Amino acid sequence: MGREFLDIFTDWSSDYDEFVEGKDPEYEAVFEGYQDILKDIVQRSGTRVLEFGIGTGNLTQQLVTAGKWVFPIEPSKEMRQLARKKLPKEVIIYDGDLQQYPKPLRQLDTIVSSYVFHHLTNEEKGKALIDYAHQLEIGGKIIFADTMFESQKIMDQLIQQAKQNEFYTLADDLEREYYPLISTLRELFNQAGFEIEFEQKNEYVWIVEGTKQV
Ligand SMILES: C[S@@+](CC[C@H](N)C(=O)[O-])C[C@H]1O[C@@H](n2cnc3c(N)ncnc32)[C@H](O)[C@@H]1O
Repeated sequence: MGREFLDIFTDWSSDYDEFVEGKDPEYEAVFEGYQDILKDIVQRSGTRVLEFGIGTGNLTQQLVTAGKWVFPIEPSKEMRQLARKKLPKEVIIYDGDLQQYPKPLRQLDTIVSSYVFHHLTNEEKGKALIDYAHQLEIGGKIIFADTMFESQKIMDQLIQQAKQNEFYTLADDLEREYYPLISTLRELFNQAGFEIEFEQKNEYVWIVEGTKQV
């Protein structure tokens, strides 16, 4: 599991960058403040960063420009091809995913992703976080931006709102993929040995920052 939504991104890859700029009304609120969200991740990151699900490479590009060493991972060939055009040639983009990925070439201090972690079920998220804890030293960070919800009630209201607006693609997406509650993420990060903070970035997206404790 974990790669079951990949075909969506193969189809989406060629106009993905238009979506993040808010060209599709269905996803405008989800991508509101997208560039600032990426900038925030960069500012919170250390200097040796693994990034999961780089897509067309927008966050990777910002991390590299900020002078960080980046180990970028992306399972979609089409996305990797688009990201390739944005990144310096010495940056190798690896085929891999949140659960299976090549061994990083350096000791990491940060693991990041944007709009990716919801591809795992909650059970898979818990196992992945335990794996990530093994990749980091004490004080190392996980910084994920993604759609998540403060309560089931808020999630249900947003799905209802999407249907009322006839945003059926968004409503299907919210019902189909594994968008977590904040309380669930808190528990999973704590179980994996991370202390965490959340910051809301728009109606859908929050940044979760976990710091490895033990
Ligand atoms: C919504 S896009 C986000 C792309 C980029 N991170 C951004 O912020 O623009 C989701 C990305 O996750 C990738 N993806 C899908 N399933 C994945 C998995 N199991 N592990 C890692 N990446 C995955 C997709 O191919 C796609 O590039």
